[in-house]
Amino acid sequence: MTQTAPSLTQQDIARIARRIDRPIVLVGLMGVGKSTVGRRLANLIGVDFVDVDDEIERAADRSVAEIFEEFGEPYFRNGERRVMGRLIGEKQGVIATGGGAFVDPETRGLIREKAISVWLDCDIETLVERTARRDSRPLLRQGDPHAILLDLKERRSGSYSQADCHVVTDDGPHNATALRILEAIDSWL
Ligand SMILES: Nc1ncnc2c1ncn2[C@@H]1O[C@H](COP(=O)(O)OP(=O)(O)OP(=O)(O)O)[C@@H](O)[C@H]1O
Ligand SMILES: O=C(O)C1=C[C@@H](O)[C@@H](O)[C@H](O)C1
Ligand SMILES: [Mg+2]
Repeated sequence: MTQTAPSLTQQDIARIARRIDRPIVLVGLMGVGKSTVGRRLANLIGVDFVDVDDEIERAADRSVAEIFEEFGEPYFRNGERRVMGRLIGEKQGVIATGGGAFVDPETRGLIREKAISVWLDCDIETLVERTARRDSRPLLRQGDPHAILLDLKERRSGSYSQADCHVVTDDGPHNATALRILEAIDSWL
């Protein structure tokens, strides 16, 4: 079912944007929309957007999948922790994390201290359908994507639920989700 978009006016959006005094960090499972919705959200409120997976890929000069293949997941997680630490200190605007970043206690503590965290959440069937469009996620190559996403949701929800705001996404336009995030932040601030 598609949820209705909040009816925020340009003035509402500008008013909320003025109240935002820290980076907005999007967390949640693969495919919830952290990267795509995050970019829309940044456009909407006129701030920079940065994607942690992209930053890691740039620093390593390899795709996330290649980093997993060549060096293994622990190496990727170390890079992710380092990049998050740097970005959270120097970046305002919207930061899209990789799906595992907020599960790391050190990274989660840093985000909770210095940013507004938003858990984007979605049902598993939708995530399976969305993530099947691109074979770029190494964790989903290790078996049945539905079973893997379900297992990750069970293991990670305790961490994700520590985010400041919780926004459930659906198949509506990305912009509608971006507006719902703004509404949730406005209520939380
Ligand atoms: N609200 C939405 N409605 C429709 N499609 C969406 C929505 N959010 C995301 N998608 C689609 O799902 C796919 C995955 O989205 P995206 O890459 O933003 O996820 P992500 O949370 O950044 O995942 P990852 O953790 O793997 O980086 C994209 O094709 C995107 O267009
Ligand atoms: O959920 C995860 O652990 C991941 C999500 C992606 O964003 C990438 O960071 C990588 O594929 C791992
Ligand atoms: Mg992403």
